[in-house]
Amino acid sequence: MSEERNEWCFACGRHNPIGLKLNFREMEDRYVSTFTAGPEHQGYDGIVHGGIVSTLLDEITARYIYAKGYNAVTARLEVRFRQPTPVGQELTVAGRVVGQRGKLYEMQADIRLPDGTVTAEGKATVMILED
Ligand SMILES: CC(C)(COP(=O)(O)OP(=O)(O)OC[C@H]1O[C@@H](n2cnc3c(N)ncnc32)[C@H](O)[C@@H]1OP(=O)(O)O)[C@@H](O)C(=O)NCCC(=O)NCCS
Ligand SMILES: CCCCCCCCCCCC(=O)O
Repeated sequence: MSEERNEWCFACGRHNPIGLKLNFREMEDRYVSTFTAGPEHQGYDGIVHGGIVSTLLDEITARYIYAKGYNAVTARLEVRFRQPTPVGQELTVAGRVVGQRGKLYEMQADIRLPDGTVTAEGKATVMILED
């Protein structure tokens, strides 16, 4: 799948001027990205907006399957907001495959602070589309 496509992706596209411009790496069985939110990403003062938290979890899971060479979309996403996710600290976002049934991948993801505290967890179902 061409890396030139989808460059306006809000989470990872290079061309989106208001996007998060995430980068990714695979570490053993996990797909990982880091992101430091700014005030433009907050809801309440100092707290990352829940929609952005959800975006991070959504992206790390769906894009992992995309990175494996599939055309895939998020079919379901459940977010557990464990505690407020702060602006201005480096967040580590990680996702992994926990199950597969046919074209459905069950994924788990979390967001951690530098000290390892988990602020949010996601459970996603990612579906591979037919070409
Ligand atoms: C996800 C999507 C492709 C599923 O389409 P669909 O028409 O329901 O899928 P299919 O008809 O191919 O269904 C395939 C199977 O997967 C199942 N399925 C679909 N979504 C599911 C989910 N979230 N969890 C579990 N199973 C699911 C269906 O029940 C079906 O099983 P069955 O035929 O045995 O009952 C479609 O709903 C979609 O495009 N949604 C939008 C995706 C999106 O925009 N995501 C955000 C951007 S990536
Ligand atoms: C430059 C390559 C861009 C690839 C984009 C893959 C996007 C997959 C994740 C989409 C998640 C979503 O839209 O909810």
